[in-house]
Amino acid sequence: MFICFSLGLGTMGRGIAVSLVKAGISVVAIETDEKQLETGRKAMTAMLQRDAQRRGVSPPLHLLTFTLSFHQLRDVDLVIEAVFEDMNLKKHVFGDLCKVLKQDTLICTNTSGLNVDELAAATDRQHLVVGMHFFAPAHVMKLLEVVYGSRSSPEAVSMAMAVGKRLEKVCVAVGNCPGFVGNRMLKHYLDQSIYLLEEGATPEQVDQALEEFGFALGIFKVSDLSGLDVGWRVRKASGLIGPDVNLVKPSRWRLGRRYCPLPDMLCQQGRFGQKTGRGWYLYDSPGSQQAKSDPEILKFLQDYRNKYGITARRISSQEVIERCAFSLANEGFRILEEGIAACPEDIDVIYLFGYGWPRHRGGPMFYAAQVGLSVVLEKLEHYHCDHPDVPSLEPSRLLRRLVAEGSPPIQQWKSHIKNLQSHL
Ligand SMILES: CCCCCCCC(=O)CC(=O)SCCNC(=O)CCNC(=O)[C@H](O)C(C)(C)COP(=O)(O)OP(=O)(O)OC[C@H]1O[C@@H](n2cnc3c(N)ncnc32)[C@H](O)[C@@H]1OP(=O)(O)O
Ligand SMILES: NC(=O)C1=CN([C@@H]2O[C@H](COP(=O)(O)OP(=O)(O)OC[C@H]3O[C@@H](n4cnc5c(N)ncnc54)[C@H](O)[C@@H]3O)[C@@H](O)[C@H]2O)C=CC1
Repeated sequence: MFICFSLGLGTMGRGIAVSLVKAGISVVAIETDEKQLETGRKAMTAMLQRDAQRRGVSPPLHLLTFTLSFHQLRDVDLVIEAVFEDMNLKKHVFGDLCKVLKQDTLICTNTSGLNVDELAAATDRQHLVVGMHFFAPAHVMKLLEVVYGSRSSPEAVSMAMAVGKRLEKVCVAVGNCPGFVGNRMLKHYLDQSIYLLEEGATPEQVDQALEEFGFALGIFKVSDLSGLDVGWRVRKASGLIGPDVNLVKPSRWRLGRRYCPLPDMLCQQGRFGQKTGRGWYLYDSPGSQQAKSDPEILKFLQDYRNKYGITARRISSQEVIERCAFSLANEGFRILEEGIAACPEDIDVIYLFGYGWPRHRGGPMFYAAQVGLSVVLEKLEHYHCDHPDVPSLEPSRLLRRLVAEGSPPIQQWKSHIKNLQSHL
């Protein structure tokens, strides 16, 4: 028998548990209090019932157990942790788990970008700690990034890959670094979209350009789906916001580079996205998925620009796509050079199956190759010149080298990397 323990039943935990149950795996689901447990239980039951109805079968609710205590942990083969994105909380939880778990239980974290090695160090079994990074909505998105910590054993990684396969996920092994592959790239894409708002765009305009390009959802809708509070926690922990920064009059530069406080300001208003019924868009009720334009956001953006003396300019769809897609690919080249991803094709798979990247454009690295590496380089140089305080727009070393060496086909990129040290 295979039993999994799912810790935290928020946006991610409930989708992960549903994926496990649908694959015939018994799940013990845990939360912090009765209210959270009940909310998670209702959401998961509804998901399983919808799925069963579509397939004309009965929902496998018997495979689910809900609890507030760790006492059922002894028989568990695998733990998947999906509590808040908070290093101290996760370390604490891992320490507590080790007091009860069997010696050979695999401990997986669904962290979206924290250091898997640091988390592993809080346990008595570093070789059995692996990142299992699911994507929202976790019962729908096909991707699973399996994060290979520096002390994760090959057996533990292959076990996580095998579980992913059983869940019918597309599994990609990635190295451990902040944000791994997908979110490390996403950060730059998200930054560009938010700068575009500062400069004069609206969330609707950016999302429309991205959706016309072929993304399943624009980035602001995705942010609302994932929850704006996730990134807020990370920024607080990394010193970008907090007691040392004046939040009454937020500055547009932090730690020596451009910083846009708009997402923090939304979170301060309790606008966390779908989960609170308000984010970049408005929703009929918390948990609803239908995004509607919110006139308050337009006023919020205009007040912000007035405060900083920014004159809104017209931004073309072409600029939206170039700044978003090329900053994504640019970081992809850095990831390749550092040996965090095995190959450009893996990066493309991550974006196709994890982030709703347009299939017909073949993933960000393939797209960069199609557009032409010299064109991508030229555009990045142009945008970096316009925004010298955004280091991520500076063309990566590998992109420059590939262009200098005649833009070889994507299959040959790796052979142009000097002293490649794989993190896999
Ligand atoms: C971002 C900054 C914050 C960073 C925080 C950490 C983030 C991470 O660590 C990594 C992430 O997860 S980032 C988010 C990645 N996810 C995406 O980019 C989603 C892209 N969207 C899609 O692929 C499709 O729109 C999607 C597949 C969602 C829906 O496609 P369709 O419209 O074809 O789907 P349907 O067939 O109508 O429904 C299938 C199931 O999906 C549910 N759904 C649909 N639209 C949704 C939406 N807008 N929000 C939430 N759920 C949604 C729908 O309810 C249905 O569910 P079930 O009935 O239970 O199967
Ligand atoms: N939201 C997203 O799109 C994604 C989030 N992640 C990661 O997944 C993790 C969870 O994120 P979300 O589900 O978005 O957060 P969330 O805030 O929606 O849910 C977190 C849940 O954990 C529960 N919790 C907190 N402490 C707990 C404890 N000690 N024991 C049991 N439950 C506890 C909370 O009550 C809450 O229900 C984070 O590490 C996040 O970075 C990963 C991929 C995507």
